[in-house]
Parts: sequence; structure tokens; C-alpha cells
Amino acid sequence: MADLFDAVAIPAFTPVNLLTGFLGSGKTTLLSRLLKDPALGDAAVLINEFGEVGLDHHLVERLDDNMVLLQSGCLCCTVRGELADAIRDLHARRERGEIPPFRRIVVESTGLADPFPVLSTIKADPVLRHHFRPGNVITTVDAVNGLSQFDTYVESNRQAAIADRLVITKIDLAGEDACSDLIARLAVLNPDAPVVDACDGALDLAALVIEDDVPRAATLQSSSGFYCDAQQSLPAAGRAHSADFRSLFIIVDQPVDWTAFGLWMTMLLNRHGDKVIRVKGILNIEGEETPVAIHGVQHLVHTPVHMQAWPGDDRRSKIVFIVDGLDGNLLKRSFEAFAVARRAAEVA
Ligand SMILES: Nc1nc2c(ncn2[C@@H]2O[C@H](COP(=O)(O)OP(=O)(O)OP(=O)(O)O)[C@@H](O)[C@H]2O)c(=O)[nH]1
Repeated sequence: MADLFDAVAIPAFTPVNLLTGFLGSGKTTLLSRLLKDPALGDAAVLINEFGEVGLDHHLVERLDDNMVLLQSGCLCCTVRGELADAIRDLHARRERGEIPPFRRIVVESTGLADPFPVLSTIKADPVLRHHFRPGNVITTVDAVNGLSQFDTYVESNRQAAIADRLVITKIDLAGEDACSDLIARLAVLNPDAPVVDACDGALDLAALVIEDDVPRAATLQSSSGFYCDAQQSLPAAGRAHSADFRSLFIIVDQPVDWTAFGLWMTMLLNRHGDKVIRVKGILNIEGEETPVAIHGVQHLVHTPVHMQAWPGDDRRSKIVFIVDGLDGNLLKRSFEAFAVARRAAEVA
């Protein structure tokens, strides 16, 4: 196997790119696009998720030895050691020729991660610092929810402030005019980083990641001038996380009735969207061969996506909720009530 790999020159210091951005802002979507770019075909990927169970590595729909899931906690607090271990392990396996000789690592952090400790892990580790170096930090910012997230969550400010590239997502939903205040805020948080539109068809994805290349696409500018109250928008010091985030995980054994589920989720987000910061899941829908991925970000319900195949043998539906100040039992009871109501309707 090593013969196949010999031709690829491994850089003296392999860059480690951080892909960050608040919950549901489009990191995994951008990662999937990045990995399809031939210029990034030789990247190893580390994915970290907040919550008991990770789904993102399934949603990326690329599974190989160079894709590693860092689970069970947040990269900036509980799994920092795991990050260093995972990079060391990739390095050792590359040295032994056991995996394709990646020339870059892309780390997708949780939507709640503070990027500073993540980056310092690479610099501080006695082994890693001789073989790896920090690459560009790419931060996704949600055009629909971004401004209110800056106002509410210190994490999103830190993620934007450290970026080398700021990628605004969901402009297709928000409209360009609605983004000028957001762009103005970004100009205060991080005046040096180019701000680009994820939906821009001309966007050079590889240039987001590869250092020294300025992304080829129109850099966005605010039409309303660069006003912003810096005192409000800059990160506050203090706790690792700005709110009492909890994750909740529901598994459903039986195939789900799509109409009833859609109704339940829409009602949940209408009523509690301020507290349900993120919902994502892979559902086994009655009558469908392949799974459907669902996404909600606060009050916003995204269009469901039909996946090409089941990621493994487990055909149960799995849904992850990240809530801020919402009673998890209430949510579970509401879901059970929905399931019970459905069973009653089936019997009738
Ligand atoms: N319309 C639209 N939807 C988008 C865009 N970017 C992402 N989305 C949708 O937003 C939802 C969340 O996207 P993800 O890529 O999973 O977001 P994430 O940041 O990885 O989420 P977490 O890992 O949970 O923090 C999905 O339904 C995506 O399809 C965009 O530019 N336009």
C-alpha cells in the first residue's frame, strides 16, 4: 500500500484548519462542499459534536480512515486531550503508511467551541508542534440567526473574532439586504477577515482553506456603513459557555410518520425556538428506503434532505436537540405524547 502513497510529498508542517461557527450555521454543509473540491481531496477530517451522539460524520456522507469522530463533549473543554490524541494517531498511521498520506487536517468544531484553546492545543503539544501548524480558521455565520446569536452567545463572537475567513451562510434565505447589519457587525468583530457568501456560485472553496489565497469571489460589504456597538458585540470574559446548554437524544425504533413528525417539530420550534438552539436528526420515514436528514436552528426549520444511503445497519431514527434553559423532560414528554397520539390514530 505504501507504494501508492510514496508520490505524495508530506509538508514539513501539516496545516490544521479549524472550521468553526455557531450551532447550525452551516459548518457540516460547507465541509461537505470543501471535501468535494479536488484541491482538498487529501485532507484528513476530525469532527467534534456537542451532545451524547454524533451525527455529522454521517451527514458528510464520506466515511474513510481519514475521517475521525471526536465525541462526547466540547472540543474547547472536555475533549481537548482527545483532539491531540487523534492528531497524533493520524500522524503515526500516516508515518507507517497505514492511511492515505493526508497533507492537511480540517477540524470541524462543535457549534459551541471556543476556538482559542483548540488552536493552542496544536501549538502547546510537545509532539504536534514539530509536525503540525495552525492553518486558516474558517468561521460560518448564519445570515438568519447570526446577529441575535452575537447578542446572546459569547461563543459566536469568539468564533467570528478569530476567523481568517468569514463565510456568511443562508443569504438565500435572509436576502442580501437583510445582511448589511450583520456584515457591519463582522467588520467590528474582525475587520481583517474577508467576508464571503457561501451561496455565491463563483466562490473558490479551496482558497478559503489554503493559506495566502484570498477567496476568489466578491467580498461582501455593508451597504449601511460600518456602525456597530463594539461594547455589546465583543466577547465577554468568564465562563467557558455563555448559557446552560444541554443536549438531548431521542431514538425511535419504529419508522416515523413524516406528516405527524413535521407538525410536531414545527409546533415545537414555533413555541420554543428561542430555547431549542439546534435540532438535527436522521429519520427512518415510513415508506422511504433511505433516511431523511432534518435540521432546525431556533425558529428556522430547514428543508429536509433525502440521504443517498443508510450510514450503517442501524435503521432507527435518531434526533439530537441542543437546548438552552428548556426542561428536557418536557421535550421528551411532548415527543412521547406525539408518538402516543399517532399510535391512537393508527388504532382508530
Ligand atoms: N438555505 C440554506 N441552508 C443552509 C445553508 N448552509 C447550511 N444550510 C442548512 O442549515 C442546516 C444546518 O447546517 P449544518 O451544516 O448542519 O450546520 P452546522 O453548523 O454543521 O450545525 P452543528 O454541527 O449542529 O453546529 C442544514 O439544513 C443545512 O442544509 C445555506 O447557505 N443556505
